[in-house]
Amino acid sequence: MSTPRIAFIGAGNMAASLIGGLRAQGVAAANIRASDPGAEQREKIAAEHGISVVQSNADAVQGADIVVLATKPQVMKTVCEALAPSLKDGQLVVSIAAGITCASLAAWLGARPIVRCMPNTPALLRQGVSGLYANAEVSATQREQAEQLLSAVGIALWLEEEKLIDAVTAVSGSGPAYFFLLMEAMTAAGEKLGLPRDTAEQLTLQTALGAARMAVASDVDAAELRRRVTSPNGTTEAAIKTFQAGGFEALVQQALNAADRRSAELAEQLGQ
Ligand SMILES: NC(=O)C1=CN([C@@H]2O[C@H](COP(=O)(O)OP(=O)(O)OC[C@H]3O[C@@H](n4cnc5c(N)ncnc54)[C@H](O)[C@@H]3O)[C@@H](O)[C@H]2O)C=CC1
Ligand SMILES: O=C(O)[C@@H]1CCC=N1
Repeated sequence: MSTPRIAFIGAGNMAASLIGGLRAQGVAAANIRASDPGAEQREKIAAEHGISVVQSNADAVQGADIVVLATKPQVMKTVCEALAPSLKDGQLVVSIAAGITCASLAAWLGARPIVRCMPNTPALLRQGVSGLYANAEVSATQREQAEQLLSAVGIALWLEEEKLIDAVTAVSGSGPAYFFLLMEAMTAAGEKLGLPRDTAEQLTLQTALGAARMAVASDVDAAELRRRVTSPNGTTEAAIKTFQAGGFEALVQQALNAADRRSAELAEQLGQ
């Protein structure tokens, strides 16, 4: 497959992660373009990645095979309606906006190939994971191109139903923040137990990294790995019983339900 030319509309954090991933994979700077209204942001992204970053969204999409919509959901309708006349038939639109459906995008841009996806911020380190959904207009080649784009920054997983993007948002889109919250809480608790803050933080972060690496590398599931740490009547059991007495699993389910609902609500509020 020849290298597609990619235009990013909005050159913020997620776009920068994707652009960084593509460049690290050897995609030529000439094949990537971006647009952003912020002059400072334009200069920063252009300098960091050696690509052209322009002010006009319409200019950015000229000649692109893939147009990545990477602005905040709240401005997506305005951005799309202004961009629609500049898009050509056959250009693939990839949206990374939370809570913006393919139907809304098609209403604003006209019926066209659209891939809706939900990446996450570890994309910055090319350790991301994304859920992808393609509408009926997307060709097999475009599906492959979208998958290659998201695979540049991590793992890309296809979904059969668009509705499941809300669940992906709840699990992995927002997910890094849940782990950061646990890291904050463990560091603070370690400090209260008498450890210097730096030490508590290093112990927490390296434990999170080690546990994640073990879970990914292991041929047994997380429940079994947990059991292997948990000696009968030992310290881990004391902690895990305390988590469970506080309703840990139910709380996690409630939290993810809230994120899933919020993603669906955004779609209703910001939709066509
Ligand atoms: N931050 C996250 O963890 C995740 C974010 N997303 C989605 O990615 C999208 C972008 O999020 P971030 O990169 O975090 O936001 P950001 O605020 O860093 O980037 C958005 C960029 O769009 C630019 N922009 C504003 N109006 C514009 C316009 N009219 N035309 C072109 N560009 C315009 C802004 O100047 C900014 O640089 C959002 O839709 C969000 O839902 C998806 C997955 C995870
Ligand atoms: O919090 C949000 O709405 C976005 C989507 C997933 C991560 N950040």
